[in-house]
Amino acid sequence: MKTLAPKTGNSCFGCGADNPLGLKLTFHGDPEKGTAWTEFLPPHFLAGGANMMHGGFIALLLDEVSSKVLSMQGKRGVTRNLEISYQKPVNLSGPVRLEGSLIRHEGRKHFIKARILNPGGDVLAESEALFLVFNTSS
Ligand SMILES: CCCCCCCC/C=C\CCCCCCCC(=O)SCCNC(=O)CCNC(=O)[C@H](O)C(C)(C)COP(=O)(O)OP(=O)(O)OC[C@H]1O[C@@H](n2cnc3c(N)ncnc32)[C@H](O)[C@@H]1OP(=O)(O)O
Repeated sequence: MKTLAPKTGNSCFGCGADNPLGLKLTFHGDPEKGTAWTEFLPPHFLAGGANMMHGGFIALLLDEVSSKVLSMQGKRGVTRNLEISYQKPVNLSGPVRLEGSLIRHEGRKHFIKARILNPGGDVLAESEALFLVFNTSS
């Protein structure tokens, strides 16, 4: 088990310590299994309408936890594709759980799935992403 906490000098909206508007998320995960997760209470400025999270922010959260699957393994890469399935509204009045896991990789191409769950374990949104990693030789 590994934990990645927000760092000074990082202005990432999702996980940096130095973005005044950012979420400052701390992630946990298992580098060997290729997993990452976090839980947090979404702030209301992520709203779309009717106390539901904006779909663009849902994409951001799925992208973020997917990228952390790689960070846990010491890999650096960027999103090439992100396909999202919005299944149920992400309600802003309770905590959410983000989970990501590596499906497989072929050299620099890393395929990662992610999801957002409510405290009852319902899957609210799911994604499958392709990340291109810069610092891998295998
Ligand atoms: C947010 C700032 C990030 C800054 C990063 C600085 C470095 C720091 C590193 C780590 C920090 C982590 C930060 C994470 C933050 C969360 C993650 C994000 O939000 S990242 C931002 C959004 N993403 C982009 O802005 C990428 C924009 N795209 C690109 O720059 C290029 O497309 C790039 C470098 C990713 C690849 O470019 P090509 O020219 O090398 O390759 P091509 O033609 O795009 O294709 C790559 C491979 O993917 C396959 N491919 C494409 N679509 C596919 C699909 N649907 N299924 C399977 N394969 C597919 C293709 O066939 C190709 O394969 P074949 O190499 O030929 O074997």
